[in-house]
Amino acid sequence: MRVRFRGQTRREGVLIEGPAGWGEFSPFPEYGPRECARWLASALEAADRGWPAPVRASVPVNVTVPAVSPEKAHEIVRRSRCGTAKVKVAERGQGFAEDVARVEAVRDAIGPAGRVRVDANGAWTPDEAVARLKELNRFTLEYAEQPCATLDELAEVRRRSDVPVAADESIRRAEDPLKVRASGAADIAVIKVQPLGGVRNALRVAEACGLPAVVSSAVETSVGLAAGVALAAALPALPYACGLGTASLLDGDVVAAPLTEEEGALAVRRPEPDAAALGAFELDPGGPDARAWLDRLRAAAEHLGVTR
Ligand SMILES: O=C(O)CCC(=O)c1ccccc1C(=O)O
Ligand SMILES: [Mg+2]
Repeated sequence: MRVRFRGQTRREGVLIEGPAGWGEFSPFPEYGPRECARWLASALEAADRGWPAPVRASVPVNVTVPAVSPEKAHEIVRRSRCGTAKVKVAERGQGFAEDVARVEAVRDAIGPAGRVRVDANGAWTPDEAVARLKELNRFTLEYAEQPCATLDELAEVRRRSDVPVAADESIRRAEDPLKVRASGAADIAVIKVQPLGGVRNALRVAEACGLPAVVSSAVETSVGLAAGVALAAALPALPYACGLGTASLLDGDVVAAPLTEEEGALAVRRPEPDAAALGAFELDPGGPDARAWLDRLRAAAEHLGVTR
C-alpha cells in the first residue's frame, strides 16, 4: 500500500479462477472463519457464476483521503479530479485538530461545488460526534460514515446532528439490515461486496435496508474491485458517489489495466489478472504466508460448506 490504511501497510489475498472468471478472497488479517466464509462466497460467486447485468456503464467514485497531513490530503484531492472526497477522521493517535485541518484542506482542494464526507469508523461517542460534526460542518459535509459504533448511538447522532449519517460497520452482517431500517440509525447504507457474501447478496441487503446505497471497497485489487463495480452497476438507483476509487491506494495491481477512476468515475468492466503483474506480487507457494492463506481458505470453505 502507498500509505497506511486501517492500520495496514500491506494487503494480501487469494485469487480464485472458475468458469465465470476470477474472484478475490482477501479478508482482513483479524477475521476468523465465520466472517471469512462470506468473503469466500463472494469470490466463488465471481468465479462460478459471474454477476447480474449492469444498468449503467460508469460509476462515480469518491477519492479516499487517509489520515494524512493537510498538505498531502490537498494533493491527493487535487490530483484525483473526483467531485466527491471521503476523509478519514478520528484516527488512533491523532487529535481532532488534525481532523479539522485535513477536512479544511480537502474542502479547499475540491472547491465549493465538491462534496466532502467523513468516516470516523465508529470511534466517537454520541456527544463527541455531535460536537465534532458541528465543527466540521463549517466545511459543509455531505454525510458522516459510522460516527459511532452502535446502532443506538448512530440513531442518537442522527436525531441531534444536521449532518446525515451513513452506516458502514453496522451493515456488515446480513441479519442487521432490518435493524438498521427499524432503528432509524442511518440515512445512507454503505454496502461492501466481500463482507456481505457477493453481489447478489449485497443487492438483497441494500434492498432490505431501504436506504440509498453507497458501494464501497475493502481496498481490493482490481479483481476484487470489479465485483464492487458490478454491484454499483446493478443497483436500481445510485444517488451518491461510491467508495470504489481505491486502486490508487495500492502501489501495484494484479491486472494490466487497473480499475482506476477517470474524471471521477470508473468504467464498468472486469479486468483479468495479468501474468506479469501477478508475478510481481505472488507469495512463495511453499512458504509460510501462502500456507497460512490456504489454511484460511480451507477454514472458510468448511464454514460455508463447500468442498473442492
Ligand atoms: O469508502 C472508501 O472510499 C474506501 C473504502 C474504505 O474506506 C474502507 C476500506 C477498507 C475497510 C474499511 C473502509 C471503511 O469505509 O471504513
Ligand atoms: Mg467506513
